[in-house]
Amino acid sequence: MTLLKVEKLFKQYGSQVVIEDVNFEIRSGEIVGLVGRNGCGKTTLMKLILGLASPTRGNIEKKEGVKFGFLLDCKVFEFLSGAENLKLIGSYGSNRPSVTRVEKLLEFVGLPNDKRKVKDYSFGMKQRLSLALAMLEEPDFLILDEPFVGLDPVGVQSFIEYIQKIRSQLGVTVLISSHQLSEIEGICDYFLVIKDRKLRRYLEISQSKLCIWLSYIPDKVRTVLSNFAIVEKNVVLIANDDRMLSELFRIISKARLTILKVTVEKNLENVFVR
Ligand SMILES: Nc1ncnc2c1ncn2[C@@H]1O[C@H](COP(=O)(O)OP(=O)(O)OP(=O)(O)O)[C@@H](O)[C@H]1O
Repeated sequence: MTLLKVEKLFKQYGSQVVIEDVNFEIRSGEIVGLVGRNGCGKTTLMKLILGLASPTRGNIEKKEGVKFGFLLDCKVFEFLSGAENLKLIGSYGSNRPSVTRVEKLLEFVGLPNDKRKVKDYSFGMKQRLSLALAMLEEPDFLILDEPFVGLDPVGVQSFIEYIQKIRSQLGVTVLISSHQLSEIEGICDYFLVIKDRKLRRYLEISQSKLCIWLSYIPDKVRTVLSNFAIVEKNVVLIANDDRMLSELFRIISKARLTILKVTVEKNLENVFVR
């Protein structure tokens, strides 16, 4: 079931075009990564989805009744405890959270329900509280903007586990951004990459990713290949699937392109983000 469909989306601030002709859809239960360098427009795209910014043109279609939760930046009241934050911020929403709901949320993100003020929390605890705040209204769709920034590797790992639990136990759909592909590669079903204002890549993560490095790819061939593979500069990247692979080699040989090398890439950072 499609929860979100974005079509021909275009956003400009003054004369600066941030995103251009962006198209994608997200289905229920997916964890989708949004990747791109600093300033490429990830937050802008998330704000557009949430209705916190308006598109210059294009369509954002959301399935009726879908509730969104979000973590855009870590805004919490430092002189209140975690539970007090949840109660206070929750009281502005459509349903004032019950004591049990607050307890459950704290437990869900592994925070103690004690009197400690947030100012005395570690950064990781604050991020987890922000996640709990994003979950307050029992969203169906969670938008997390760079939730790993500032976390150490252990913090990242435990945050990843919460996101996985949010999907597996609560069935929530997640869109998560990062400027580092390697951080989110392990949890995402696939990812969207913004580069040069376009949302250009879209790949199902599979066990192995095969990269075919070509000396040159003419635009016509690039368009054909882009229907089922990721094409970045002179590299074609594909999930290791026999049917796709034979199709790929058929196209390459028909176009008489020169294969420089074939590699299996574990770290996609090498191919994509740079
Ligand atoms: N309200 C605004 N008014 C004008 N320009 C803006 C506004 N919001 C964002 N921008 C510009 O749009 C571009 C994209 O910003 P955005 O915050 O969406 O990028 P990002 O990919 O989330 O970056 P980062 O990874 O650094 O968080 C930037 O050049 C930014 O300066």
